[in-house]
Amino acid sequence: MRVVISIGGSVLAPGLDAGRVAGHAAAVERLVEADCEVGAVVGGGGVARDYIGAARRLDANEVQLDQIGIDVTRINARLLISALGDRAAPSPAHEYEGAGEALRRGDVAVMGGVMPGQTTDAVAAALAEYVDADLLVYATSVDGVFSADPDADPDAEQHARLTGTELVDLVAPMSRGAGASAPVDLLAAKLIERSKMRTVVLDGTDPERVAAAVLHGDHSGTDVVPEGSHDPERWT
Ligand SMILES: Nc1ncnc2c1ncn2[C@@H]1O[C@H](COP(=O)(O)OP(=O)(O)O)[C@@H](O)[C@H]1O
Ligand SMILES: O=c1ccn([C@@H]2O[C@H](COP(=O)(O)OP(=O)(O)O)[C@@H](O)[C@H]2O)c(=O)[nH]1
Repeated sequence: MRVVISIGGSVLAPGLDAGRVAGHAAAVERLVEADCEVGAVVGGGGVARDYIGAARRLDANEVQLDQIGIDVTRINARLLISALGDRAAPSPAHEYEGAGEALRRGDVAVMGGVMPGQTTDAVAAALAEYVDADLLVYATSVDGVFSADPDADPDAEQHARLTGTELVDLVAPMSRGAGASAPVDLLAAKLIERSKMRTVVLDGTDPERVAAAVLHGDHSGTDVVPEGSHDPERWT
């Protein structure tokens, strides 16, 4: 099985905790040992937002802010690479071909951001499509896609299952300035819709949840399923 995992910066390195990064690397290693080919795309989290906030106060424009965000995602990617050691390609791929080549060599391919105007959510969706992944997993700080921001609205209800088109409709109205927050960005949702990529959005605070979702189809987040898929069971 080939899987792309998007590890949000808020999940990988909320406080630059080496033990937490090691836990995510261990979950990736478990997948490799179970014969999965793994691409991991790492986000910038709070550190990226802090840098973006400071640069915005210094009047940097949105593209410059995005470039700062990309640099932070690549630093976080290097943290995960440090924890993966020989399992991973030695540096974060800056484009999809490099990540694809790493997978072909049998390495874990690790990426951060690639270009302004998007987030690592879109990088993960594009990488998943590029390498013909069987599954795309977003490990984020909330357990799936909700009707509203669950951190702000206690009445927000989780969607157990969405089609790609429903995901696009849900995230389309959300604001997307540099450093903004949404379960996945609009470009990612459009790529998922277009590629019909089987996708899971889940709480990845505990990295074992990611491994359980990939290996056993066992999770409590949101399944994004191809249009016209009527199977009421979760995939396995
Ligand atoms: N409708 C929604 N469903 C789920 N999460 C949402 C929604 N709207 C906003 N969010 C926010 O999106 C955040 C997840 O994205 P983000 O903070 O960028 O995490 P990551 O570091 O994983 O990319 C959550 O903290 C949540 O508050
Ligand atoms: O391909 C990319 C990836 C990231 N970013 C920038 O880097 C920030 C941090 O990336 P991340 O994916 O963590 O975004 P978040 O989920 O925090 O919005 C984003 O907000 C963007 O400003 C970008 O411009 N292009």
